[in-house]
Amino acid sequence: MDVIISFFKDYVAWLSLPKIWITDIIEILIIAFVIYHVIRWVKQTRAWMLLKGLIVLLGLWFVATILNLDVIIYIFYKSINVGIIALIIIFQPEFRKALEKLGQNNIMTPIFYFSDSKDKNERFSNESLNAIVKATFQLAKTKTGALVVIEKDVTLYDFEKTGIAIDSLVSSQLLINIFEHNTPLHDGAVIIRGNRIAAATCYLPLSDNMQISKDLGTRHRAAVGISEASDSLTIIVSEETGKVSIAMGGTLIRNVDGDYLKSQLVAMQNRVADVKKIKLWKRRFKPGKDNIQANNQSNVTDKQVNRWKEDEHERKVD
Ligand SMILES: Nc1ncnc2c1ncn2[C@@H]1O[C@H](COP(=O)(O)OP(=O)(O)OP(=O)(O)O)[C@@H](O)[C@H]1O
Repeated sequence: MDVIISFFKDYVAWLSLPKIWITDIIEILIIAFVIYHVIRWVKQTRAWMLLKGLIVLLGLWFVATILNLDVIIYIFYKSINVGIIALIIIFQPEFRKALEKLGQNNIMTPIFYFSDSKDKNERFSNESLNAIVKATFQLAKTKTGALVVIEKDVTLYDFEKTGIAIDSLVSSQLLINIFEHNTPLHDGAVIIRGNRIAAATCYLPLSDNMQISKDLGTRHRAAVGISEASDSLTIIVSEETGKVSIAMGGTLIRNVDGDYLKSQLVAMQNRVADVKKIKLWKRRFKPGKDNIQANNQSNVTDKQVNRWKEDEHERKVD
């Protein structure tokens, strides 16, 4: 009898759940969060293909182990170290992007908020904002291709270095002139920092996002590329169609109108006083389906980018 009781005691003890502390829950949440983001990252990059390849290799290794194929197993073990180093080298750009994104994340901002980040007041004046919008639509009217990157918190100095320094106040005339065909500065991108055009003819990184429409060329791909590498907002004027698009947070919104562009720039301007104005304007302005997301924002945040993504999905342009 004692044996049976002790068996059941042991059995029940084995079945009972261990005590769960608050730290365990926190740990589970952190691990779940990390796994979720790793899976998302893997799906958005070339790593997805690689993962499929790895699963096939793992299957082969499994079969080799069951069938005791010693030579194959030996080769597998010998290749693991080389394989890991090769993966790090091949996926260096993706790792870099992922770490940069982590650094840009809003969660980190209060922790690593150094004083070298820009003044949190107005990013650029209303004059600059109007000049940018005016130039964009003038260029669009004449189907003049243009690429304008507006810097936010992440410095674009590395990309600025690839171009020709301008360092001049933003004006619509200057922007139009820069992108004029057959002029020395028209190729590549303009970078705007605050109220100044920092540089022209800048080379931007091309996005390897496979979801970008095939009928878009390198200008649009470069815009998405810089928006993946930074928190900037990029305006693209298509030479082919004269349509205006914007890229931010890895998302491309095509065929935007002046009101939409203006509202995005106002949100990016970071003016405390303007937040109230936007709200008032929002009440008066009857937004079309395409503008709804933009006008609900008082600042460009991850939330906004997510809404853009929904917006893009709605448009089904790509
Ligand atoms: N990596 C880059 N960085 C900056 N500018 C670039 C880059 N790649 C291309 N461009 C600009 O885009 C121009 C080529 O545009 P392309 O026709 O390939 O693009 P697109 O997206 O089809 O745009 P469009 O609708 O204007 O034709 C180049 O002349 C150059 O000015």
